[in-house]
Amino acid sequence: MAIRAAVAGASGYAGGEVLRLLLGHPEVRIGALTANSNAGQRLGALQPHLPQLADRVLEPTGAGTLAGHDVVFLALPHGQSAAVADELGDDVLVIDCGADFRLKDAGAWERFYGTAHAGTWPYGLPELPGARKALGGTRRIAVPGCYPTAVSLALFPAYAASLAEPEAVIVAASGTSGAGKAAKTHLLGSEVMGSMSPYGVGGGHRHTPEMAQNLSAVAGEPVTVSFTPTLAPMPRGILATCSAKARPGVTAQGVRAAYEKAFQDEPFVRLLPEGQWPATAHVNGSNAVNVQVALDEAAGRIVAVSAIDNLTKGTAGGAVQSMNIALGLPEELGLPYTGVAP
Ligand SMILES: NC(=O)C1=CN([C@@H]2O[C@H](COP(=O)(O)OP(=O)(O)OC[C@H]3O[C@@H](n4cnc5c(N)ncnc54)[C@H](OP(=O)(O)O)[C@@H]3O)[C@@H](O)[C@H]2O)C=CC1
Ligand SMILES: CC(=O)N[C@@H](CCC(=O)OP(=O)(O)O)C(=O)O
Repeated sequence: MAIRAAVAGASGYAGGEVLRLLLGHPEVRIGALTANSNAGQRLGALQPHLPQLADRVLEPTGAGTLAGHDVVFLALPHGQSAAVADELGDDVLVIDCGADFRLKDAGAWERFYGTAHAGTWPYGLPELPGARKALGGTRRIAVPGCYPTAVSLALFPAYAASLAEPEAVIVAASGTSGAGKAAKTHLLGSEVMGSMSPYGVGGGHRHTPEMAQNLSAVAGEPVTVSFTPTLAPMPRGILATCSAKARPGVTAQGVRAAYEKAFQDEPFVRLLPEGQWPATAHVNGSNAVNVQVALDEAAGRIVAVSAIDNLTKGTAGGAVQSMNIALGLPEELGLPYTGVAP
């Protein structure tokens, strides 16, 4: 019997990508689609790349509309998910693409998001140690942020093998879709095209505690993270360049071996052949994560680079991959691994 899935926030970028992937999922039938200011509109007016759903009309977001489905994807602004999720029973698998249930530390949540902490759900990054076990059979999933997905996958093997000191420095570039559809002055075409710019500099980005949470759990000790995001003139993609001081005695062969071991059975993470480096264009539209690592012997630092599509593995692909695990389906079902380059 088909799995009935509803999508809240279906007019947005994340909701649109969830729908693109669900349309290719053999076990899923798409149920209610909801929005906020665009309720009452035809989906075709807002997501013209989804012609199969063009005549569907968006309903207002509310538990009444979303109940009665097997799975509900929430692709809503931060702070909007808890009220909806609270109204949905444990018979519904709720998958939150927003941040509300990602952090374990309520104090960190309050510092970075400025509201009361809603709680913590199993974390939808299956590749992290222990994550698949927590996702199996769960009825609630917190999908990671797009930057934490790219960064955690680039660095966790170094911490899992105790190769790196507990301080990481990260500079990551994101495509503009990461900021959502709502118009923002700094995202106007004339501001973004032909230019790159940093934002959230100096430890202010809300994904910093999420990265620290993931890396600290793997390292078994607190890892401090210095994170600088940058905006790149492209619609999709994240390139994360991450480094950490190597522990004494670490060799290039040891680093390579640790990464090969961490990713050998991963269906979506590709440790590139030595000498090849990740590029966002190679993973566009794909749930793949391309990773490369090197030891900078002169500086004594491990340097790892990852590329993802922020909307696919960074949001909707990670959500569907986690859904598959929660429902006991094959993990790769309905998910693209090939990209669309150039
Ligand atoms: N873009 C990305 O790369 C990533 C996004 N996410 C997360 O996914 C979520 C959605 O982001 P994104 O799609 O980019 O954002 P968009 O701005 O593109 O879409 C937001 C969606 O939420 C709806 N919405 C807005 N306000 C409300 C409200 N008060 N109540 C109910 N629905 C509302 C909008 O409806 P309407 O159009 O009718 O206003 C729209 O469907 C966010 O939590 C974001 O953090 C996570 C990882 C990456
Ligand atoms: C380019 C850009 O603006 N990106 C977003 C991150 C998008 C994402 O993953 O975020 P959520 O935590 O909102 O789910 C940002 O930096 O705020």
